[in-house]
Amino acid sequence: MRSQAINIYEQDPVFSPDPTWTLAEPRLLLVDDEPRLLASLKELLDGQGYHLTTARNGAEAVAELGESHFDVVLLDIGMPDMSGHDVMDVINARGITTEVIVLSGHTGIEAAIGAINRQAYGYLRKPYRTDELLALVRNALEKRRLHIENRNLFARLEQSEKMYRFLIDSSPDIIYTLDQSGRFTYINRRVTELLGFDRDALIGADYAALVHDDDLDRARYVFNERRVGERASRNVELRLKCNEPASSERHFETSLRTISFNSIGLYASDKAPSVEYLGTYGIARDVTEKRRAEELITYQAYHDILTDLPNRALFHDRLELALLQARRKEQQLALMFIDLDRFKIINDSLGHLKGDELLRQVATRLRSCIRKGDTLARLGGDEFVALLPDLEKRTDATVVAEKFLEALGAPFVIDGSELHISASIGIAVFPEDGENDDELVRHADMAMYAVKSDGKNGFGFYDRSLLDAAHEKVLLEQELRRALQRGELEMYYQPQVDTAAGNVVAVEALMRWNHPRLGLLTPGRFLPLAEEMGLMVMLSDWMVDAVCADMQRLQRDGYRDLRFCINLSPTCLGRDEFFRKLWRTLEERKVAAEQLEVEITENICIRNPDLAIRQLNRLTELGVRIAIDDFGTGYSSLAYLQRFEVDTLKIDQSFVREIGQEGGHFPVVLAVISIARGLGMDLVAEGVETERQVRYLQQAGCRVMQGFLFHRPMPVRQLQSVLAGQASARQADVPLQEAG
Ligand SMILES: Nc1nc2c(ncn2[C@@H]2O[C@@H]3COP(=O)(O)O[C@H]4[C@@H](O)[C@H](n5cnc6c(=O)[nH]c(N)nc65)O[C@@H]4COP(=O)(O)O[C@H]3[C@H]2O)c(=O)[nH]1
Repeated sequence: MRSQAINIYEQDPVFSPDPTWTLAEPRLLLVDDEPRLLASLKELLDGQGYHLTTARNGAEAVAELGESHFDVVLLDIGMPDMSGHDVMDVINARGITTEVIVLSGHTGIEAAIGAINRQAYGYLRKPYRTDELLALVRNALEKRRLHIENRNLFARLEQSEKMYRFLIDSSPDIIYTLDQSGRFTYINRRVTELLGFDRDALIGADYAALVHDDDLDRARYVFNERRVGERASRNVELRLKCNEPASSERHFETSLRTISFNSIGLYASDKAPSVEYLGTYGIARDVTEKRRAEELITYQAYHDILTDLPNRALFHDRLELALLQARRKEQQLALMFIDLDRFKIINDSLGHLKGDELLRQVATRLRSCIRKGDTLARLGGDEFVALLPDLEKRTDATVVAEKFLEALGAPFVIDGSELHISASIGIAVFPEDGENDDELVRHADMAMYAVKSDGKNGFGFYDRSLLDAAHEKVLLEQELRRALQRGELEMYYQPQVDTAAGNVVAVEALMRWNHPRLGLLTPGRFLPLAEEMGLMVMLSDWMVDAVCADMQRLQRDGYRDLRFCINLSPTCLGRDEFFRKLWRTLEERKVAAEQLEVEITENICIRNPDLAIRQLNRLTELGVRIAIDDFGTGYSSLAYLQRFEVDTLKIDQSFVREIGQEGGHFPVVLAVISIARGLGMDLVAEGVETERQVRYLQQAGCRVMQGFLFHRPMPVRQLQSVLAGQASARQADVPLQEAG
């Protein structure tokens, strides 16, 4: 503000106060061509507190007046070079502000008239009385003081008027006055910058010309404001129209601006406002950007930025509202949890940018399946949730779920390549499946998980049995943490039989949990839980200890060629610590690495193929064999098989199970067998349960089999007796005894 004021002073000299306009030490110029008279005049005035300068003739006087400022000039009239009148003419012509007292030796009236005509302050005829002269000088100085004060006052007034004008015109706000009928009587320049209207054209125009039609009602109070003080309008927001040029490329929304108004009534007298109402005075501030920013912040607080769908906060808001209505109207509503199947794997393998693109496309498709009053939200990750109020019957939700699945069923094109995904949908219906927000969400989530563990790609409703399962899960989690300490885990072994030779060539190590309450549990019941809880590393370490101990035991029994196959969790594959543990234990137990085969599933290569391949190669270098389990069921391509050494392919039990009727043709089995042969790998058929399967596999060229037809997984002691029985049978040359 200060620098602005300085600018004003610089622009306009009227603003700069005259530094000489003070009368602290009045300056007097004494002019007389008679040296004696000049000296006595000086003597007379000395000691009066004046600053005295002398001039001996008219020319000297003019020169002094040109150089310095004088408050009073005591001027002799009759001077030879330039008369006193001439000097006064110069003073007047140059606009020099000073008071002149003429001292004249002339007795004629002309000299006096000449002096008066030239605006002399006083006229003294020589010889004069001292007191007369001093009084005249004092009076002249008093006049001078009044003159200065007057000018200063005037300058200050002009300055403040100009200052107000400046402040008003450069104000960031629109400032205006209206007459009693709402017509503009004044409006500052800001209106042109902000709204594009010419301010002169607005003078006399009705305020309604500026206001958006929908806001006219509220505008009436603001623009016809008669109140003053606290009760007057404050911060009333109105939308004003912009006068945009036709060529403007701005779109419609920007042709309105949100303006916040403060206005008060304008009265002739401040003291009695109700006496004479003149109109309204107002200040209006542009809050468009502020409003937009607020709207954006609010939008972002309630929406998912990636998909533009409502987020968790807004969803819960809507759910609560919908529940209120449903209760009041006694209606049903459905809550659906939609979770993409294997999204994590897809996201990891595609990269996050493409993963995001997939989520956007999923959101668009899901949105196209719902009605106007429904809400689709994204809770995070690949979790979407749909709220269907006004549900007539439970099965209406089925229709929407089917639509969702169908919409997601069509391939997605991401970066030019096609991608297939599926989803699992869980549904909970109010009031049957949950009374409140929290319960419904939890139950829809449970229903979704049930679909997932049931093989994914489908939908299911919540029912009470899921709750029991969930309780069971929580209990199981607690028990699993204690299972290791309590020694409840045990390794079982399932023999792999060379059907041509009739002997056990390998055993697969399979984990079991001797659960104190539930009996013997297979890995399907607890390993996924262990993965989820981050216990897999601990379990795998325990498994390595247990298997190596059993290997040592059987080695001591003489079974040095028996191969042990262990399953390797993908969690362990990336951990160097796991491998160190494996080598250490093999060494401690003095069992050969060649006796160990690690079974991996194809999916192990999906998340980080390079790391997986590096680790698998490390295993091979140490002599450990590698088998691929469930070959043909996963994601991997044959290309991976060539990047690390695979010793064995296992034909998945799902393919073996297919081998049913006699004379049938099972191309997948044949394909796996021919791949193994082509790549020089060993083959093991898994899950063999019937003689028919044995015959088909044998004919196709697969000799080694594993399955209930031969042996079920068994504890090590039982394995020892099976092996012992086999040895004695061989000695007795009897065929292999089949186990149930
Ligand atoms: N229906 C039928 N099933 C048969 C037949 N023959 C064998 N099986 C079962 O098929 C599974 C074969 O193991 P897998 O494919 O490696 O599949 C295993 C393996 O992936 C995993 N697993 C087991 N033990 C461990 C372990 O110690 N560590 C890790 N990481 N995973 C393990 O758990 C999976 C399931 O193991 P299990 O329940 O023991 O189930 C075993 C076995 O009991 C048959 O003729 N018919």
